[in-house]
Amino acid sequence: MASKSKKSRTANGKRRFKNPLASLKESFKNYKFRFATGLIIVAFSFYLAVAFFSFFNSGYADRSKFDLQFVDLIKDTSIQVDNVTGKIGAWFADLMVNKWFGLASFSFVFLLFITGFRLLGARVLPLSKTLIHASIITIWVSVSMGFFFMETMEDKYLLLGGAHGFHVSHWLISTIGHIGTFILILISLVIYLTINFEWFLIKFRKLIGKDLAIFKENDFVDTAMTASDSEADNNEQNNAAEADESITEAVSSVTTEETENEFQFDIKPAKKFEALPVEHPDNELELKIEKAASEEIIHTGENRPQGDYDPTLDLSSYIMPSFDLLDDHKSGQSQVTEEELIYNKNKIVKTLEDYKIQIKSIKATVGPTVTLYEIVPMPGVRISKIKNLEDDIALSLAALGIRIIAPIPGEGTIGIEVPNSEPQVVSMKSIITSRKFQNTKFELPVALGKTISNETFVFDLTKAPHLLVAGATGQGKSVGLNAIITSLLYKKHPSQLKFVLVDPKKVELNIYSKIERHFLAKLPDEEEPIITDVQRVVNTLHSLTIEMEDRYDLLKKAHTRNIKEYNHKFIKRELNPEKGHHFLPYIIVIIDEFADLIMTAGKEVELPIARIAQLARAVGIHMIIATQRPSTNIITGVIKANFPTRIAFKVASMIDSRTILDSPGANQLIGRGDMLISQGSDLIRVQCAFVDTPEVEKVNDFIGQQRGYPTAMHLPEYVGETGTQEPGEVDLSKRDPMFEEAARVVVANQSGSTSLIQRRFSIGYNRAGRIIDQLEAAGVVGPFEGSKARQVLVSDELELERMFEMLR
Ligand SMILES: Nc1ncnc2c1ncn2[C@@H]1O[C@H](COP(=O)(O)OP(=O)(O)OP(=O)(O)O)[C@@H](O)[C@H]1O
Repeated sequence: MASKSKKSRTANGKRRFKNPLASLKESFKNYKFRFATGLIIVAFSFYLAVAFFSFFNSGYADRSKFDLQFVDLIKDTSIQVDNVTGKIGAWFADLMVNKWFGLASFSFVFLLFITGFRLLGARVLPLSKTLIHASIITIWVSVSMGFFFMETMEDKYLLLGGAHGFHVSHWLISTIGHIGTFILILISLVIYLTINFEWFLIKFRKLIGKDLAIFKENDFVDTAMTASDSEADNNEQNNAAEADESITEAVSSVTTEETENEFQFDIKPAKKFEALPVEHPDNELELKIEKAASEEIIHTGENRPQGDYDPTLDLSSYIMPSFDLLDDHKSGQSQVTEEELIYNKNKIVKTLEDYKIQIKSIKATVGPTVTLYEIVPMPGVRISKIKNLEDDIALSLAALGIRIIAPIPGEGTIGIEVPNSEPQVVSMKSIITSRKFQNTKFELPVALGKTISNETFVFDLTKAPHLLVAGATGQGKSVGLNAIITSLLYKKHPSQLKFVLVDPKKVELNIYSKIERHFLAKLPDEEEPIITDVQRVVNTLHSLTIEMEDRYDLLKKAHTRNIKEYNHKFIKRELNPEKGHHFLPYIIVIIDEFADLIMTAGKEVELPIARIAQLARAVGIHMIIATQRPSTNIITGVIKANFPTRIAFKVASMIDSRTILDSPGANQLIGRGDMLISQGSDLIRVQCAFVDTPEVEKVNDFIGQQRGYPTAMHLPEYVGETGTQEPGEVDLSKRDPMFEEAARVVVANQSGSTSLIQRRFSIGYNRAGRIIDQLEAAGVVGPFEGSKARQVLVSDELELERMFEMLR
């Protein structure tokens, strides 16, 4: 075996002569070479930083030596300098600080540092993007320093803006004068910050006042978008550059090397997403390594509204949250080393051989947290035999969380999922900015994370249509719920989507109370935006069933079958708002800690949930229920039957896994967002996207700061079984809290229409109808007159106030 390897190396040795650039490129594919180069660059960046600092003190004393040529300075040992980094450091410091960009030259140190770190394998910041920003900042700082501190340190032999800053600012002053240069410096700073930082835009807008004509809402959106377009272009270029880098990395991490176990892997460069075939000596088993490069990311700046938008709605100035509110979490290519892959493969092959199982081929697909080894066994091998070796393989690899899928549906192979020694965090940002999510045409797109082949996993909640989420404590359930909500917030306008949030633990979902007036729905008399009290939950669920029935009535009147058709007709103005028609937002009910609810309220919550789950899909009401305790008394047959899509994070036992997924597997997950998603008969392993609480807060702050509706969307009132009123019997002692305001609006407009009240107060049709009934009983409006608006019986405010006095 060894001789074979040697032979192939000899053969390699006889390859044609390559040009030096190609050899250097080739060398960079070797991770050891990259590591050594990275180390040298990081060390040099430190050396330069010290040289710069020392130059501030020693530059004056050393100044006469800088007139010499570099070589002469270095050669002559009689010349000494005061700079602590010696003659080379002093020379570089003089060159970069005084002759180039002054203090801004520290950006070179910074760039060298992150390049070095990148070569060492750590992704501190995206290289190309940082390079662009660093260049802009360097030039700006240098010119500003040149302008403001032109002669400040001349006696210390230090030009704070460097020769560049000095000359450019001199030239600017002679061309546009001191005032012109000052304005130019200031304006360029504002433009830079405006283009790159969303918060600056918002603060700046607040500072100059919203009412200035030049910053009318729409202009503002346009400006922001144009800026983001240019950034999008930049990013596309960056991405192209990064994609190239990632190809080099993918290739370099699988270079030819001899291994202990005599399997040889000569893996050729291939395109992104293509399996990299492994050349191997005769009779040797080949390992194909599927290295999916990170998916294409598109514009990272402004996020734009998509899909139909009802122009009659009030929040036309709403700006979608921008991508820079989310963090990178150092996410990127999976950094599983070639050594790890080969080690695991050899162990798998050896364990199977020990049990006399011969295999034909083996392929590895590297995912963010798990690598899938796909095996094709020799003919005649019984699949169940491999399945039974799960524990033995786990033992030989000394790894937890190994899952055997025998066979992989539709593939005819056997899969062995092995956790990576260094799992990658999949950032929410990478998922939100992925082309797949950005281009999705789904009505309610939920981006949950990445599959084992590094593909972004997106599904349409309208098709799900309800989700059951379970997992033991601390395994990533709350992060998962945040990922679901965040992805919807990044795609939907407040007019299109409302959440009803139920959180008996009171802490998990509280973070969303800031977006109450934009994205939340609740009972009219409910004070808290997030529902925590069990009785309130029961009332809200009943109210949702009323909303569901109301919506079905509207759909029937409009001769439509579902919310999509209905809203389409409404947008096309084919439905008359005077007849109670209105745009229907999707409603997503999220219940965290479902176990707590069912333990205290039992059937009282189970039945309305089941009813909503059975019927509400067509009218745009979807449910997501989460629980820590996936036992059969919590996830009952009724619940299970109505929640076809289920997500399982790691659970404690196989029984729990069966309760959620109807199959084992969730007990073998590795935690921290590792999950199995079951949709019908499919079971998909996905690494959940990670979104941290501060990120969720930033997104909510961003939305919450914007103009919203006057209140949360009000669900129909539910007064309990005994409290329902007969139509026509209006009790004026129980007037709606909005009664007086509504009466004023009706009198001021001299129009007694339900839809007017609905629009003005953003309330549901039922509640607006009840207010109109109360206004009729109080004598403010006349009786119902079919399609015409009711007659207003009170002519002015004064008369109205007198009427209120009497009612009070
Ligand atoms: N997708 C993920 N990627 C990386 N780490 C994660 C992910 N999800 C969760 N974690 C880690 O696990 C920790 C616990 O997650 P989380 O709070 O979501 O658990 P939980 O299941 O909701 O727990 P509990 O039920 O007790 O609230 C997080 O603080 C984080 O460190």
